Amino acid sequence: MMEKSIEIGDLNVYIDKNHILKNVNLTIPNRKITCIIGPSGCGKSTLLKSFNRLLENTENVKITGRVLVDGENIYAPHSEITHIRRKMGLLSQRPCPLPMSIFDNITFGCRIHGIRNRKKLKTIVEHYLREVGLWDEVKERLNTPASRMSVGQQQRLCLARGLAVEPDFILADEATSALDPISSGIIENLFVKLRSEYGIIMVTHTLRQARRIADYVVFMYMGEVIEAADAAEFFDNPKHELTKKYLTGAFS
Ligand SMILES: Nc1ncnc2c1ncn2[C@@H]1O[C@H](COP(=O)(O)OP(=O)(O)OP(=O)(O)O)[C@@H](O)[C@H]1O
Repeated sequence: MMEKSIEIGDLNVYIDKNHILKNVNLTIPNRKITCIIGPSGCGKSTLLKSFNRLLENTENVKITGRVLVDGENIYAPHSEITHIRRKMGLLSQRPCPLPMSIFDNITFGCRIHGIRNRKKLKTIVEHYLREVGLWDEVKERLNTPASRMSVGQQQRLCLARGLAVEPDFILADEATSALDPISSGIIENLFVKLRSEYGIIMVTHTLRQARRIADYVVFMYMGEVIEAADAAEFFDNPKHELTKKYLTGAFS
C-alpha cells in the first residue's frame, strides 16, 4: 500500500492582505513525527491549520495552491470537509474536553459517524483510554464529567477522542506547552509510541522538544519554509545560514 502523506504545493495564505504563508512546497511523511519550528509569528500554526482547512474560520483569508492529503487536494472545489477532518486528529494548546462525561467524550466522534451499539462503544472507550495510558486512572469514573480530570489527563483524553475516529494524522499545536513537565513528558512519549501508526505533525517553539522527538523538521521564518529535512540531518548538518543561526540561539 502506498504510504499516506501530506503534500503541499505552492501554498500561499493571505489574511487581511498580509502575506502569511509564502509559496510553501513540502511533503510531510506519514508514520513519523514532524516538528514545525521557528520564531513566534512565522506562520507555524497557520501552516498546521491549512492541513485540515481550519483556516476557513478566519475572516478575510485567501488561500491559493494545493494541499494533497492521501493524493486528494483538500482545496479542490468539490472537496468535502467532514471527510477531510476525519483523517486529522487535532490537539490544541489547551485541552478542550467536551462538557460531558469521560465516556461520552471518547465516543462523541464515533456517534457522529453512526456507531450506536453500546457494547461496541464500550470496547472503543477502553481501547483508546488504554492507548493513552488513562484506563487504569479513570475506569471507575467513566460517567463523571471530563472537566474534573487534571489538565494533563484532559489532554490525554482529547488525544484519545481524536484517535477514536481513526485518523491518519495527528495535528498538535503546541500541545504540551500548557502542561506541567510530567504531563508534557507523557504526551511526548505517547507521540513516540503512536508514530508507528500515525503521522504526527506538531508545532513547537521549544527547540529542545524537537531535538528529543522529531524524525523530520520543518523550519519556518517569516512565512517561508527555510529548510525541511530528516532530524539528524537538520540538527547535525543544517544547510541554510538562517537555520544555523536559529540552532545556535542567535534568535528565537
Ligand atoms: N486570524 C488572524 N487574523 C490576522 N492575522 C493573523 C491571524 N492569524 C494569524 N495571523 C498572523 O499571521 C502570522 C502567523 O501567525 P501564526 O499564528 O501562524 O504564527 P506562529 O508561528 O504559529 O506563531 P506563535 O509561535 O507565536 O504561535 C502572524 O503575523 C499573525 O499575526
